[in-house]
Amino acid sequence: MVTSSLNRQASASPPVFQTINLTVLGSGAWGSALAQLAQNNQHSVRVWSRRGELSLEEAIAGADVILSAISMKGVAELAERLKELSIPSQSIIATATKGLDPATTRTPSQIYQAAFLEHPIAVLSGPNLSKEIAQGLPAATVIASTDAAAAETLQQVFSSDCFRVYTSPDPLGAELGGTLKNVVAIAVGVCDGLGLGSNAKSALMTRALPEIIRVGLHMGAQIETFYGLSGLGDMLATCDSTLSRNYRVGYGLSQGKALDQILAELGSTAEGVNTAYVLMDIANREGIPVPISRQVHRLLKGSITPREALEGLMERDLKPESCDLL
Ligand SMILES: NC(=O)C1=CN([C@@H]2O[C@H](COP(=O)(O)OP(=O)(O)OC[C@H]3O[C@@H](n4cnc5c(N)ncnc54)[C@H](O)[C@@H]3O)[C@@H](O)[C@H]2O)C=CC1
Ligand SMILES: O=C(CO)COP(=O)(O)O
Repeated sequence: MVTSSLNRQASASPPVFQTINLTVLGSGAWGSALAQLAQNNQHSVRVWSRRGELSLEEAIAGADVILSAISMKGVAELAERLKELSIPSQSIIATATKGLDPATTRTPSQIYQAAFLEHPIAVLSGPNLSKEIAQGLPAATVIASTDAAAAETLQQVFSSDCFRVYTSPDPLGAELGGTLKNVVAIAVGVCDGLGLGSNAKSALMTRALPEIIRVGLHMGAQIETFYGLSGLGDMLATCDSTLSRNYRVGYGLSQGKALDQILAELGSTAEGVNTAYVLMDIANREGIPVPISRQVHRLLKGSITPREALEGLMERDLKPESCDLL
């Protein structure tokens, strides 16, 4: 079991890295890519999946780090199941899920923190389209934790010459940046699908950033996190790629396809759909203006067309650009 992040020698010497026992929960696109990165670094990796042969108890036995990379819809239940197992308090619980819990509006790290009060909790989030990472293309990410040693442990688990890992002390900001941009990616998919051009796309993304920051600050995140890899960085990657499932949801809607059909064709997780609903619960409850996400939510509900969503944004009251972030 690791008790400190890096086993450092005297200050002039390079750090000596330990082999970590990592359990990845979830064998979908992201869980598999992350497991491969750690395996490439010679760490000992076990992957659990709900339909796999290993029981959850077997999978986490002896793990220094337990990394949850499942879809949001399973996180609360998985946290409850993990809580029933005796996990040593020095084991790090990490999450790579980008979503919000419909029942509680909590983020995954908030769910895990509530279930594991004594454990270090970390978030992995960044511009990380799994297909590119699985191909070994260069990428960077953020590991965020209020426990700096835990963040450094995960940094050494995943860092390589094609995957650059930064640490951050703001797990909530890192997680919310990655989560809320999925709703923006749906909007940008619509924008591209309607052929509205680069000016419109740039305006949409730029105006979406203060919207995300407003929600993030309200929930207690740090503003600078949203200008980094897990905020602006992830928004740019996701909104600029047809690999993004959320972008493809928006694109499909713009072509007049039904949401159910789009999701069935995707065959994998597009968290932005659920996130749009939960975000509206938060925004309505707390009185936070989120005009772009609101239009995406209306579109997903089927109450407006893609064209009407755009018109709704263009017809808003005129105002100075430097508007309130709080
Ligand atoms: N694929 C990507 O490029 C990235 C994905 N993510 C996030 O990672 C999470 C997982 O995404 P993917 O692996 O791409 O999705 P996926 O659809 O490929 O896999 C989802 C995984 O979650 C598991 N799962 C679903 N419901 C479950 C439940 N109720 N209980 C236990 N396990 C359950 C599935 O069995 C599967 O292993 C999502 O929150 C996504 O936003 C984050 C960064 C990159
Ligand atoms: O979060 C992602 C990239 O960082 C993955 O985006 P999608 O879930 O839209 O495919």
